[in-house]
Amino acid sequence: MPRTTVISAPGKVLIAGGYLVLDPAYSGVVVSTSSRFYTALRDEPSLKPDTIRVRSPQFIDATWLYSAVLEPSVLIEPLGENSSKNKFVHLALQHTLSLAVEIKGVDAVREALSRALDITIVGDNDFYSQRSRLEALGLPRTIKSLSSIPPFCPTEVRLSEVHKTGLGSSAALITSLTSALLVHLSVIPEASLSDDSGEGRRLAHNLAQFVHCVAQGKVGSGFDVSAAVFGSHLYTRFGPSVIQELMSDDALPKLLPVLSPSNNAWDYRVENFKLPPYTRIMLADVDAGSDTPSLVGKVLKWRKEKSIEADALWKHLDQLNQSLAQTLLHLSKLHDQDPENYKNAVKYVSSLHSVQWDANPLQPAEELPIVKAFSEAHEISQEVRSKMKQMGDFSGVPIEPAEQTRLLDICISLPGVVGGGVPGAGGYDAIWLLVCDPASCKPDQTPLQRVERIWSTYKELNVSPLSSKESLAKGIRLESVDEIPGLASMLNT
Ligand SMILES: Nc1ncnc2c1ncn2[C@@H]1O[C@H](COP(=O)(O)OP(=O)(O)O)[C@@H](O)[C@H]1O
Ligand SMILES: C[C@@](O)(CCOP(=O)(O)OP(=O)(O)O)CC(=O)O
Repeated sequence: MPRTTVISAPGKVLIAGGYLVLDPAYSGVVVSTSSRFYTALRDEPSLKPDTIRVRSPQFIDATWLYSAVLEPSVLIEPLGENSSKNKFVHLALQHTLSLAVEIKGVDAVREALSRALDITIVGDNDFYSQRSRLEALGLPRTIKSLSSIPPFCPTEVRLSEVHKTGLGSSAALITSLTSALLVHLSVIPEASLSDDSGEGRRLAHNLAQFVHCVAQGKVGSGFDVSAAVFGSHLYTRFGPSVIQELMSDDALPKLLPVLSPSNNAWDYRVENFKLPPYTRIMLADVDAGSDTPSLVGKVLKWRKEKSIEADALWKHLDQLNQSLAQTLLHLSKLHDQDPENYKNAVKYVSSLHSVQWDANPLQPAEELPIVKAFSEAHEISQEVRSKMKQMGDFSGVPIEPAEQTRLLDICISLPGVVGGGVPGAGGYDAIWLLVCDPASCKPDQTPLQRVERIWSTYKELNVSPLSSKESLAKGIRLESVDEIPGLASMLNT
């Protein structure tokens, strides 16, 4: 049996810090999702040597063959028989193999390619909207219904036609593909991935950021790639100048001096963050859609024109975003200090509306700080929403449009819902909620089920849940084929 290397990378939700995170003075709170992209790589002796075959079996017309020439310089070229193009995949191969030759030498990479490479890419169903499939199956729009859809379900469309849900498919795809190549070609040892912030992971990060920027033709904040590599965290962006010399179309200089983890010009910061125990993020895809780049363009134009107003708003929002992150982290601490009382407090909070949480004169003293922290998290997240809405009103951009406000207000007023908002750039396409997820609860009375009841019957917008939770695994992960349900069969389709 040929060796198969599988690396997965999670999707993302920016719960606070949209727009601010584009500026290195501010940071964003990014949660990584249990939904992942998987890249499986194995030798394929039946193909011509120096050939790379990449397949995305969830899509129509999604097999791409490439020839690899390593000297005098690395050149990966799509073969004439390909019936579609994939710029993201092509650039990932080109730059990862170039970096591999710089680090391992041309002979080692030639040897690896002599048996040809077969690469399969699949993404969890959450990355693509399952609304029409649920409709076709006659199933209600609930998380339980989603679990009846087979893993890595074929989308029955071409990649260019698929309805994405906003979890950052291109960032997770690029990260899993480039990291799988680095591991398969022994550029980074498998074991280096067990270190959350070691050199191997940092090299994988720098490469994935660079490839993603070239593929997108622009340097964004990079929070999506960073979440794919490092998992949930507080992200402060890298200065774009670090990769500027690699972004031009001219002959590329060497990659390693720029992408090396010891290059101090990579000034991004990754600080610890995770959601509190016994809470769960809930995500929904809203069937309307917004174009992130056009929202970003308008907001940044307004910020430039009205810099005094904007600076005040950015500073205020940043304080709120940081307080939200710290309050949620504080809840984790309270849990670790006193797990029993924490569990009881979550149970209590789960049954009541947020306005009632800290109004109970009979609350046991040990639970008070926990309930108080939940109340604070609720209040701060509501203030974040209101400031983001203001940003939209000032800049003439629908960051939290009225339709989303109505939906969020209803969800957030349900018992046991801590808070929520529009993720990332906002707009019409998605919402996130943080709900309590108590250890035990009467059937039908969990905050999750309450929210699902609203979503599945909501009329003004068509709201379809995602099944994602937070991934506590720190970003890219080495997988074994047999442990991922459905993966083995995708490798052989
Ligand atoms: N399953 C997949 N297989 C191969 N390429 C993919 C897959 N999913 C996404 N891509 C690549 O990512 C591109 C989408 O990028 P983009 O529109 O920026 O997505 P996103 O908003 O999800 O980041 C596609 O054109 C394709 O090149
Ligand atoms: C505005 C932003 O700060 C956040 C955008 O976050 P989204 O999660 O909305 O992004 P897309 O996946 O590209 O739609 C832009 C950025 O940081 O790049």
